Order: sequence, then structure tokens, then C-alpha cells
Amino acid sequence: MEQGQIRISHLSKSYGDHTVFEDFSAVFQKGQTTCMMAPSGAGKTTLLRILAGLEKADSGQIEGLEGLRISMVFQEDRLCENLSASANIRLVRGKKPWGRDKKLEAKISKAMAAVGLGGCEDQPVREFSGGMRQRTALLRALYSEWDVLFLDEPFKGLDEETKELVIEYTKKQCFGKTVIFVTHDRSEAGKMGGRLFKM
Ligand SMILES: Nc1ncnc2c1ncn2[C@@H]1O[C@H](COP(=O)(O)OP(=O)(O)OP(=O)(O)O)[C@@H](O)[C@H]1O
Repeated sequence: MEQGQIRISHLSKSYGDHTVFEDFSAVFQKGQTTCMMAPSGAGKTTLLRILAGLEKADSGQIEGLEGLRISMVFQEDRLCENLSASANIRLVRGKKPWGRDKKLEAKISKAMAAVGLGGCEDQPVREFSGGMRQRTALLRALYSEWDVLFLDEPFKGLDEETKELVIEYTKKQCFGKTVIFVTHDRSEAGKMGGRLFKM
């Protein structure tokens, strides 16, 4: 296998009688963003879950992810309701939610301000709107220590102005890194840049 690639070979996955994909092969370059586009139900989330090791394929092979640290933004935010936004993000750095780390907190505040969440650091996420939660989940994924990042429609439902801000920030954080970004939205794909892959 060539260095610097994630290689998917002859992957098949069914749920009962329903075949999600069969004999699917693809190559993703490391150190780049790949925007993966496909219609709803094509199996994008299933593929990301298999790549992340959360689900097993029925057959096929995945090479190039061995030993790499994976981070992921799910379609659901999966936040800890009673923790503040900042504590949710700190958790993935192995920090206790109630502990204080001034340097990290300053970094988190800066990141939150960059995505339009300035001043909300200490607010419990149960008080957040859907869009605020979504951005917190995105920052949490970006702030974990990762080699490969999977983004499953992370900008869906954000208003256009916020989306611009968040894509700009995400793009900066992902520059030169291995990212697989799933979206239906051609304009989001265009704004994130990178290679377009149609599933
Ligand atoms: N746990 C499951 N059990 C049974 N069927 C499933 C399961 N997960 C996914 N599916 C089915 O597999 C197909 C692919 O689902 P998946 O969520 O991967 O698609 P997707 O391309 O990500 O769709 P969307 O863009 O709408 O999120 C769908 O038909 C879905 O109903």
C-alpha cells in the first residue's frame, strides 16, 4: 500500500436484507480534507462508523488507520447535559470537568468566540440552542488530540452567517490534516475545500 493513504477495499455492509453498500472501494489521501457527498441513505454515516471502529463491515478491508487517533463529530451532539460548554470540551483532553486549567480555558474561550459562542463558556449546555450545541460538539472534536477527523454533517442547520464563520474556523483547524467530511451540501463542500469524493 502506498504511504499516506487510507485505503478501503471491497467493503460490504448489510442490515438484514438491506444492503447498504457492496464491494465498495475508495482511497483517501492523508494530510488532506476529503468532502464525501452522496444522497441521503447512501451509507455515509455507516461508512464513517465502520472507519471509526464503531461498527463492523461484513467483508472487505481498511488499511492506513492502524494506530491513528480518531476524532468524530456525530450527527447528534452527544454532549453532557449538565456540564458547561467549556467542561464538555475539556473532558476530551482528559481534564476533570471541575478542574481549572487557565491556559486551556483561554484557548477554549478563543475558539468559542471564533464560532460565535463568546461568553457562553460557563453555561450548561442543556440551556443551549441546537446550533450552539452543534458548535460545542464540533469544538470538542477539534480539541481532542487526533490524527484523523470524521465530520458527519457538522454544519447542518446553522444559519448562513454562522455557517460561514464555523466553516472558516474548521477549515483553519483542519489544514494539512486528515479529514473526511460528509455533507449533502455542495456549497459547504466548496467552502471547506479539499478533494470532492462522490460516493
Ligand atoms: N443500525 C441500523 N440498523 C438497520 N438499518 C440501518 C442501521 N443504520 C443504518 N441503517 C440503514 O442503512 C442505510 C444507510 O444509512 P446511513 O445513515 O449510513 O446513510 P447516510 O448516507 O449517512 O444518510 P443521511 O445522509 O440521511 O444521514 C439506510 O437505509 C438506513 O436505514
